[in-house]
Amino acid sequence: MNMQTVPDHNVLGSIGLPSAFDYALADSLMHRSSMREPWLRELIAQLSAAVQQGHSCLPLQELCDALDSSSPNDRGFSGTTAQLHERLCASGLVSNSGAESPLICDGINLYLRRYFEYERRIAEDLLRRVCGNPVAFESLQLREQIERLFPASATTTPNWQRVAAALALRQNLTVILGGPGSGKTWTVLRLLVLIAQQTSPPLNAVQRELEPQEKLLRIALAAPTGKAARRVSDSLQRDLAELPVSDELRASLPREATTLHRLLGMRPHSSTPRYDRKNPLPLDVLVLDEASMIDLPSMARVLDALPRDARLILLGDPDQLASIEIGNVLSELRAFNVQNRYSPQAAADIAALTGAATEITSDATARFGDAMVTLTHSHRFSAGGSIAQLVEAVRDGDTDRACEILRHGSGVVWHEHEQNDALAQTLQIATQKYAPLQTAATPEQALNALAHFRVLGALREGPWGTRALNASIARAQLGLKAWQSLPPHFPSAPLLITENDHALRLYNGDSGVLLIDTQQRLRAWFADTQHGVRGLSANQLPAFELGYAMTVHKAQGSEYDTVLVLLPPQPHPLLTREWLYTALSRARKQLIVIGSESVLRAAIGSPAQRWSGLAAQITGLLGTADRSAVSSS
Ligand SMILES: Nc1ncnc2c1ncn2[C@@H]1O[C@H](COP(=O)(O)OP(=O)(O)OP(=O)(O)O)[C@@H](O)[C@H]1O
Repeated sequence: MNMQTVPDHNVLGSIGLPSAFDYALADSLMHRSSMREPWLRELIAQLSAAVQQGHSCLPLQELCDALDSSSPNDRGFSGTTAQLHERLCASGLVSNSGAESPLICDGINLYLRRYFEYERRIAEDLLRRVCGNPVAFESLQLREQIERLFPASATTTPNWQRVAAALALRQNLTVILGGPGSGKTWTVLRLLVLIAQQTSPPLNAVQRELEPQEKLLRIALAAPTGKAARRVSDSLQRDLAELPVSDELRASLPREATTLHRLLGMRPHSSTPRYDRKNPLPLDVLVLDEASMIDLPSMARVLDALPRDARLILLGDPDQLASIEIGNVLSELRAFNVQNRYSPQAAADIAALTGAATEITSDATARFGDAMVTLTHSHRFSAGGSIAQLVEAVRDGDTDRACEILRHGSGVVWHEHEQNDALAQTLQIATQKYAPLQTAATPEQALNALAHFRVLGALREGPWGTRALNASIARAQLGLKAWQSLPPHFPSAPLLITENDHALRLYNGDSGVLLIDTQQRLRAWFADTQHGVRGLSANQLPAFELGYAMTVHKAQGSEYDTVLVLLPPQPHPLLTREWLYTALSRARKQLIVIGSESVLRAAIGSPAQRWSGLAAQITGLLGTADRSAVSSS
C-alpha cells in the first residue's frame, strides 16, 4: 500500500476512521522502521485515532480480532496476541516499557509512549500512597469521634460513610465513590475533621498566632472545572455550619475549593505548572472532587506535584460521563472494589473503628481495593423514589425495568414521540415551564424559576441541537415579532456562560439571567452562596449563550427540580448509557423524557467504552498474575 493513502474503512469498528493526521503520524513513525507492512501503518493510525477519542491505549486482543477478520491481502496479519506482540517488537518501533521507543506494548495493550507513561506514573503514585507506611491509630478514641461525627442512621448497613472515615484513617489514599447526593462531600468534611484531630490538636486563636505555620494541617480541595469547584465550595459552606466541632477546628477547615489548573499554578500559554515533583505543593491533604472528569495528563500532573507523604482523597461518580479528554481514571480504580469488600486486615480495622461488619475478599488485589468505598444511599432523592430507581436501572443496563419505571413511576413522565412531535412537545412544555421567568419581578424570582426547570439535549448543532432549541423557545416565549426585533440577549433571557472568567468568578456552564434594572440597563444576575444573588453589567460578561436548553455535558455537576430530557430521533454515538445516566440524575423532583423507546433502548444498551490500561498496570505492579480480574473495561 502506498504510505500516503488514507483508506476509507477502519480496522476497529468501534473507533471512528483515522484522519489524515493519524496517517501522517503513522507514516512518520514508519520511516523509522525497516518493516513496511500495511497492517503496522494501519495499527499506528488506529492507535492515534483512538487517543483522539479519549482511549489511552488499544488492547492487543481487539487488534488481533479486527486484523484477523479483515482481508488478509489488505492487512497481512493473522495470529495470536503473543504473535502480534512479537511482530510489533520486531518492528523496532515498539518496546515493553524501558527503551526510548515511540510505542509501548506491555503484552496486553498497545500505547503511544506518552500515555503509557502517564498511566505508569499514576499507578506507581497511587500504589505508594496505598501501600506506604500504614497509619497507626488508637481505635477506641477514634471510634467515639467517628460516632459523634457520623450519627447512626437507618440508611444503609453498614453505614458506608463511617466506613469511608475508617479507610481514610488507615492509609494515604481514599477513593469515595457514589451517585448524585450520596453524601460524598458531607463525608469528606467530617473525615477531614478526623484527620485534623488525629494529626494536630485544634488550636485556639492565640495558639494559632504563636504556632509555627508548618504545624497546621495544610488541606486543599480542588475540582477539574471552575463550576465544579464553586459547587463544592457551596456544599462545604453549607455543611461546615452544621459540623459538631469547636470554632477553632471549624476555622482550620477549608471553605473554598479551587480548580486543578489554579492548584497547580498553570501559567497562561505554558504547559509547565508552577508545582511539580521538584517544587511540590505545600499540602498534607488534597481532596479532588468530581474525579470522574479528571483526564489522564491532569491526574498525572497533580500526583507528581503532591508530596509523597501527603494524603489524597478522590471523590466522584464513575457512572457519569467521563472526561472529554483522555482516560477514565475513576472507573479504572473502581474495578478494584465494586462491591465494598475488604481484605481481612482492612475489615478488622473497619470493625475496630466503626463496629461495622463488612464482607471479606481474598482477591489478590484487595490491598488496593481497601482504599475504596462506594456510598450507596442517595440523600437527595427520596428513598425508593422513581427517579432514583430509574437512574439505578439505567446504570445497571436494565432496559426493561427502565422502560417500566418510565411508564408507571411517579414523578417521571415519558412522552414516547418520534420525530417532529417530540420537538413540538418539548417546545410546548418549555414555554409553559419558563413562563415564570417572563413575569419574575426580582432577580431572586427569575433565578428560582431557572433553578426549577431545564431542558437537556444531546447535541449542540442541527434541528435537535440545543442551539436550535434555544432559538425556538425564545421565539415562543417572546412571540415571533418580538424575537425578530430584539438582539439575541434580551430581558428575562436565561444565559449560559461558555468560558471561564476567574476574576468575575464565572465559569463555563454557569447559569444566570438577564434583567433590566431601575436605570433601564441590562444586568446579568447569578446565584451567590454568600449574598443570595449578585448582579453584573451585561457588557462585563465573558462569552455566553442562551440557556433555556443545554447539553448534558454542560449540565454535568448541576441539578434542577424538573428536567426535560430530549432524545434525538436516531441513536447517536454520543448517546451512551453514561450520557443517559448523567442526564436523568440531574433531576431532583420531576423528570420528563421525550423520545422513542428504540432510541432509549439503544442508549442504555451502549455503555461508553474507554480503553485504558491503568487497572492492568496497577495489578501488574501489585505483583499479581491474575490480570484478567481487573482488565480494562
Ligand atoms: N449522613 C447524612 N445525614 C444527613 N444528611 C446528609 C448525610 N449525608 C449527606 N447528607 C446531605 O445530603 C445532601 C447530599 O450530600 P452531598 O452534597 O455530600 O452529596 P454528594 O455525593 O457530594 O453529591 P453530588 O455528587 O451531587 O455533589 C446534602 O444536603 C447533605 O448535607
